[in-house]
Amino acid sequence: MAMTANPLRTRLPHPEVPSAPYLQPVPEAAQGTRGSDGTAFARPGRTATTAAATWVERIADLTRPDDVVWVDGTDAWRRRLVDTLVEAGTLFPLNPELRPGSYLARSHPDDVARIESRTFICSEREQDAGPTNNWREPATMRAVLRGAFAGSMHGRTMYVVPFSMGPVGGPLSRLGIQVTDSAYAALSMLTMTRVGPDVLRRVADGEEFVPAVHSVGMPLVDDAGEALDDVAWPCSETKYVVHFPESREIWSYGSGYGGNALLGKKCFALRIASAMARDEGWLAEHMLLVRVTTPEGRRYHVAAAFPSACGKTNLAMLRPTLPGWQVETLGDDIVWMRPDADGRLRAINPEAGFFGVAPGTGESTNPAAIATLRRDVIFTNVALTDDGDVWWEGLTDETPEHLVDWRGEDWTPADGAAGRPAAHPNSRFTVAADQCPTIADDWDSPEGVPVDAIVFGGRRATNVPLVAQAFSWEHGVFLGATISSERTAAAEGTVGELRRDPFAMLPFAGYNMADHWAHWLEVGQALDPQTRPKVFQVNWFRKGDDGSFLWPGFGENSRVVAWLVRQVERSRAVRLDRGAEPSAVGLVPLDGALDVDGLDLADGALDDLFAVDVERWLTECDLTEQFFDTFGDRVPAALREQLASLRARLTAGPRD
Ligand SMILES: Nc1nc2c(ncn2[C@@H]2O[C@H](COP(=O)(O)OP(=O)(O)OP(=O)(O)O)[C@@H](O)[C@H]2O)c(=O)[nH]1
Ligand SMILES: O=C([O-])CC(=O)C(=O)O
Ligand SMILES: [Mn+2]
Repeated sequence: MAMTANPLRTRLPHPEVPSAPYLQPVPEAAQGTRGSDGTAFARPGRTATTAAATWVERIADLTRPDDVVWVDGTDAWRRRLVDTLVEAGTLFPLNPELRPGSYLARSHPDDVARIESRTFICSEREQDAGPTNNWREPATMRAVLRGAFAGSMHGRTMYVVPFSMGPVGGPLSRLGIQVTDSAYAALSMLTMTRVGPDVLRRVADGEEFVPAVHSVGMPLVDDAGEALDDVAWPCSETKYVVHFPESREIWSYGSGYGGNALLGKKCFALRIASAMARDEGWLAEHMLLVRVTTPEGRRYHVAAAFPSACGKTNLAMLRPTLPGWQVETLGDDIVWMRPDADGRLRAINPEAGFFGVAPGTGESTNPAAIATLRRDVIFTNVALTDDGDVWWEGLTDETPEHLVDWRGEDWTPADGAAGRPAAHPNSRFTVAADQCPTIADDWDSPEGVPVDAIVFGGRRATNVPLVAQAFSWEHGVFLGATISSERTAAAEGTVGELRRDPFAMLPFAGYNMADHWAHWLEVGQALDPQTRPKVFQVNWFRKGDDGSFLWPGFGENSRVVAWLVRQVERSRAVRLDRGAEPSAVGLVPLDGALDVDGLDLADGALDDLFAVDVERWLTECDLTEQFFDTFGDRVPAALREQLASLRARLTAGPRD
């Protein structure tokens, strides 16, 4: 198999990494054992071998690493992983005066995004995975995995990372253990999830956990027992990202990147958690979570689902341009929500960090993200400046004269003009959530926050209005089920192609998507109608005839957020004025209800943003019907009824 070595070319003098304080011993409870010698992980004073230890031993016997070490998330461990990665050439230390505590990684050029075509849901029955997932028969897949993972860690260290999704011990939180032969994945997990002695203690005490096995699939010993050279970014041409939703297991092979490798994120917190949530009456969603405070000081919580690279991080860190409004960040990618005893939907962000898209993130678009990234960041696949800092398209208005691009090659603006971006379009930053200046003080409260509004969005150049409110919960579920969006660089595939992405969960549902819709309808029933979240649809990406965006987006999205929060207030009689009128596709702002004061919109842009082209919408309805038909009779009747009502409204002609 051809592997392109990807050494980070050192083009500038850079400081030595400070010497390692990690040389202090790791806590006894976290000390490692060798995989194959039969020694179990046991805490002092205990003789019982825990389920976790037994499982780790079993994986070690299969994958045959040289060492097995338990990572407890302390600073000493972070340091040790960083040093290992710097020495291996995976991490390049950035200039500490410009970007303290920060590093650049360059992945293998073919390992840059989630690989949906190699992502599998292995439920017992094919129809439980549904037509939108790649299904494989579990026993067959297990045999394939056994072959792939056999000896896959030979010559490497296996890191065992016990983690919590959600605050440790919280009522909505869950534990997992990722074993991985990638120090980069282990280090990233320390930022993206909660890893610490408290988690270690819980799994050692026998608390339930989701087992997640990860290998880059590049052993350092060949079949003849000869040692092989390592590369800066090990991975394999063959890749598998596999989920067994019924036994709640994850097996990921061959990739070191993002959602393929940080298994707490898409694999656990969405695919496995969505299956748990279906069984237990809650929701695991691809959503951001914010608190909005009105000028009067009233607080509301908004959860919003947009497909990958469609603006969640940006909206999560929104700096309102509307005076008096405040937005605080609670989460930027994943939300777990559950009806509480009062019939309110309570939400937590199960993650502890942001794995955000770099390109397009700049002082003018997302100042809170820029402030978050000042120190202690791992950047992957962005460009390197001559003074040892990072750069990507959209970071600054001016383009540096010279860079080293994400592949490690010289780059000048002429290369950019020739269509070779300096940063990969899916280049990302990994950073702790509490570094964000707009993070809410109570962002990691275990009980979570009550959700008042749910928003669905996509990237649509045409048709979909800037904002519309659902007529009912059922209509809201219909809006979620019918999201389509232009493809982005967050996964393999052709950027710009329109595809269905129901609930922004197309690549993330661990079970039949139509059952997911039915589940949403059911959860709605469990909520108090008085406080049940109002549902909205937004589209920041509608374009005019000249191909430019009609809506300025970013901070100006606060105007849309303000309108939808006012709609929530109206539904609860906090306000008694009218703010909306019906259109065929939903309730839209009454003239003047959407505050566009001081906004420099092109002539007619506001009308264009809300225009409903009946012919195109009827075509869209036909496509929705075809889409629904792929799920056969599992589509809830309520959604078929919503489709019929939409057609009826469209053909009834304009209303006044
Ligand atoms: N035109 C326009 N672009 C936006 C807006 N919000 C975000 N974007 C761009 O969309 C891209 C991705 O945005 P993110 O906020 O990182 O996307 P995300 O939904 O968090 O993505 P994942 O992390 O992949 O799930 C960036 O290049 C942004 O600059 C907006 O309001 N208008
Ligand atoms: O999972 C990833 O690699 C990044 C992400 O948030 C997405 O693709 O939605
Ligand atoms: Mn995402």
